[in-house]
Amino acid sequence: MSKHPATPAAGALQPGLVVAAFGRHCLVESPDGTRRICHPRGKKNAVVVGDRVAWQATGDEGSIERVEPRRNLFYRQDEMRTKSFAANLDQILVLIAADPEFSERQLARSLIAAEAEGIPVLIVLNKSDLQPAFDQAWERLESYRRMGCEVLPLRLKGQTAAETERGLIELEQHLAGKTTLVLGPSGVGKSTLVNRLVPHAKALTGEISRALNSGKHTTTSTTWYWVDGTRSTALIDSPGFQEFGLNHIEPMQLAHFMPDLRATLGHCRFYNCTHLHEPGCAVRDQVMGVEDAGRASKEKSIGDNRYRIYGELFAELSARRSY
Ligand SMILES: Nc1nc2c(ncn2[C@@H]2O[C@H](COP(=O)(O)OP(=O)(O)OP(=O)(O)O)[C@@H](O)[C@H]2O)c(=O)[nH]1
Ligand SMILES: [Zn+2]
Repeated sequence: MSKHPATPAAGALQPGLVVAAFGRHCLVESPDGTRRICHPRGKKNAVVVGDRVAWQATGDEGSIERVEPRRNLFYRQDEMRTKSFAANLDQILVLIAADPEFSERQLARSLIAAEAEGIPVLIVLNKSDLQPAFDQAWERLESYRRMGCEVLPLRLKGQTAAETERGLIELEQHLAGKTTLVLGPSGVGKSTLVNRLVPHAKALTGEISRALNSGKHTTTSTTWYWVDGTRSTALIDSPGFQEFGLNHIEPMQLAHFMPDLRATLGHCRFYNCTHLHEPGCAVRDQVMGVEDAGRASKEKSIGDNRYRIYGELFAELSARRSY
């Protein structure tokens, strides 16, 4: 945040990028890097981090006059409300770890939400120093690698600095030039990662929450960080991975957003097959038995873990629609 933001002529619309949002305030960055607090004008100009906007100066602050069309909007939706994480993303990094043990259900949910918006996902498994937990977790991700998901190992702590650096260099190559939303459950090393990639992240977060909340200390919400000096690589840190509601997804659409199931679609006997019980179902034909789980099988392409998650989610999404 510059102390002397350029003051454009009143009335002129300026382009900007939303780098933090808190209630009705947000922080907008101009192309020259200066930042100022802005307020959306009217309900339709509500913004999320990553939005490109046109704003107008009103004294030291600004008013958002227009939100540019979004390439995508990543959000979750439960019974009570819709929560938008961020807009205009190139990819989502889901950070999990050998410990605490990750919930595959939660992982699958975030992947489905990303797929529904057409946003690629990168899974990063941290704490490779913790054995045998790491190998077991890696094994549990077999279905995800098989369906084409990129999974990277990482070690942010431990004795071997060389290993940490190798992991980080590979990760940085995947982040370069892109805008990446980082999601992850508590305790996986998310703050450690953000602080490694953005050395001043902590100070910056404090500065932003003070600016947006008139000096009061708040838990920060979603925040945009530049990783490099040329401002081409960005990380968006967002809390709220726990309850990942998918109410916005139709049960009959679910299989389309699970790449391993999607690969077999179009071959079921019934065009409106739910893949739960119908005869001649091409999806069910591809489900591995429990005894095949974790092993690549030539004949079958869908892990029984994935099919179980599909069934549970289908039931959950159908129940919500029946009342
Ligand atoms: N063994 C091991 N511990 C790690 C590694 N990376 C991070 N940790 C530890 O894991 C714990 C959690 O790390 P944080 O960065 O605070 O995790 P977080 O995901 O931000 O968690 P919250 O603050 O709860 O959201 C800390 O004690 C870290 O030191 C790793 O590669 N190996
Ligand atoms: Zn079917």
